[in-house]
Amino acid sequence: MTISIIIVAAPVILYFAYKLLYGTDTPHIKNLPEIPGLPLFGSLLEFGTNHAKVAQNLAKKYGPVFQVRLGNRRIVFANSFDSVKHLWITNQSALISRPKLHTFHTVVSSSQGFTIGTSPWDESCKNRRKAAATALNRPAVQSYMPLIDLESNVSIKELLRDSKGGQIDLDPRAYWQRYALNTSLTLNYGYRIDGDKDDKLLKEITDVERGVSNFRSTSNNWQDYIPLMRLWSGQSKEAITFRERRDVYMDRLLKTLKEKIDAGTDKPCITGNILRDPEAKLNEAEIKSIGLTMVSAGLDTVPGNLIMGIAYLSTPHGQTIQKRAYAAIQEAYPNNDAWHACIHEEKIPYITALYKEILRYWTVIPICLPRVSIKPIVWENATIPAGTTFYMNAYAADYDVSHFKDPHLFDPERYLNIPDGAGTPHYGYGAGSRMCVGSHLANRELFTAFVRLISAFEFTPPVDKRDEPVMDCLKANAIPTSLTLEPKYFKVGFKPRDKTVLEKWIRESEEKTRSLM
Ligand code: HEM
Repeated sequence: MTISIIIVAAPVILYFAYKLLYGTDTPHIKNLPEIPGLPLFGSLLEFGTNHAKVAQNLAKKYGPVFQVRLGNRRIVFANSFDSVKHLWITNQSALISRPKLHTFHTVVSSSQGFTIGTSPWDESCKNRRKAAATALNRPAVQSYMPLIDLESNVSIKELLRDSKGGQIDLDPRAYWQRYALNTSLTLNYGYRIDGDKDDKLLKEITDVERGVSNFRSTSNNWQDYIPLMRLWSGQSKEAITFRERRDVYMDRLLKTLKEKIDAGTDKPCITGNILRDPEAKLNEAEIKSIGLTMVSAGLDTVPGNLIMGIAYLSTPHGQTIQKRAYAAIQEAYPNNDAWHACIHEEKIPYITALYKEILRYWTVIPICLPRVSIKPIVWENATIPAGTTFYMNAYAADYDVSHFKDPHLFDPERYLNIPDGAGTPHYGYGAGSRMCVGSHLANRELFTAFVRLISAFEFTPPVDKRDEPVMDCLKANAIPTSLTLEPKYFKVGFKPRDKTVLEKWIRESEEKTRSLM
């Protein structure tokens, strides 16, 4: 009797043990190189906290596209410029969905819903993406430029004040976090934080969004890959705390806007337009999702690029680039009116090239937001089935030697004299059907900030060597497991080029934007 039970039970136990140790959400893909992994963990230990670097190195042995088992999830990694182009752009109608991940989708997002960037593709996602894309298209962004005038002016005024006219080195991070956050808050809720860079709400939102970003990363949440770990994971408790803190300000922003609409005192804004529009097909949950997207999407990314761009310009090599950039501004605007002109137009090719190079060199989302395919995709001899999860190693693609000459060199010149229609300049904004919707807005935020900063100041290396910035895209990240680059502490000198002229520009911008305060 006992022997017969064992004979029957053994294969079942072996089957479940095998499933537990080696099973994956999608089956092995034929004819696609696979990274060998351990039972249960797959390659999680090998990938560690630095997925971008490890995958970049593995691609040298296994080729630009490989499959890897992370816990029980099978992932297809793309690591070169051309492979990303093939999978994300040529096959964009197939690579249009996003995966659901345990920590982010079940724990963090149960109250405010998913952002657009974390939503699987369905009718609701399509409607939200369309609403955001309309609110962020070129003509719409041009109409928001007075806000960018206001916010860049406020930050530069404070840099001038706090550096005591260039005598004290400053940590630039909070000034530019507020720049990005206030732009998003005003656009979406008609509300801005009018405190300085130490404002409590600014600190709360940046702290919480930084924490949440960690729960979205590919390397921080092992319980997303190993379901067993969900039984005792302390991560879930931490995620709940962040969710509760996030609910407080997100609910407050929406409630305040609704009260102002009822009282007739609201300022024009995206959520206000949707709430007032009887034709709008978006429900309360979808409106919340758009709000969350607006608050979080620009907060991690715009400042990361701006801050690390300033850091680079302060280095010895950056001094040469600053001189070239300043000369380009003077050449385009010999009457010294770039400060105001940059609000109306983007006509300084070197500054456009500078921010493109910043977006490439400081690829702030090194492993781009994950995708799921909805149709089969062919890569060389492999047919990758629908339902497969894809990770774009945007860092490796942006540093691909077969596409970029000297990718480790910071060189804006690479983006000068590029013919129209030359294709994607970099993967800082991702690519294809779910590419960043906010790229026009972000480009204008970066262009304006750099024209004004470079017109206003010379950036100098910090006096104390311990305050020097780290100049490597991955090593500069204070939280390596975060989804986005979180710049490490550093300081820079902000020496006004001409204090009298700068103060005049600041006064003029204050005058123009007074009604927005
Ligand atoms: C320099 C600043 C920014 C960078 C580097 C950036 C980068 C990215 C990246 C890499 C993606 C994923 C794209 C993909 O899967 O291919 C993304 C998605 C997205 N971004 Fe941005 N972003 C920036 C600013 C913004 C801003 C300011 C907004 C809006 C206010 C925004 C809104 C979005 C949205 C809505 C998505 C999701 C698109 C979708 O899933 O369909 N982004 N962004």
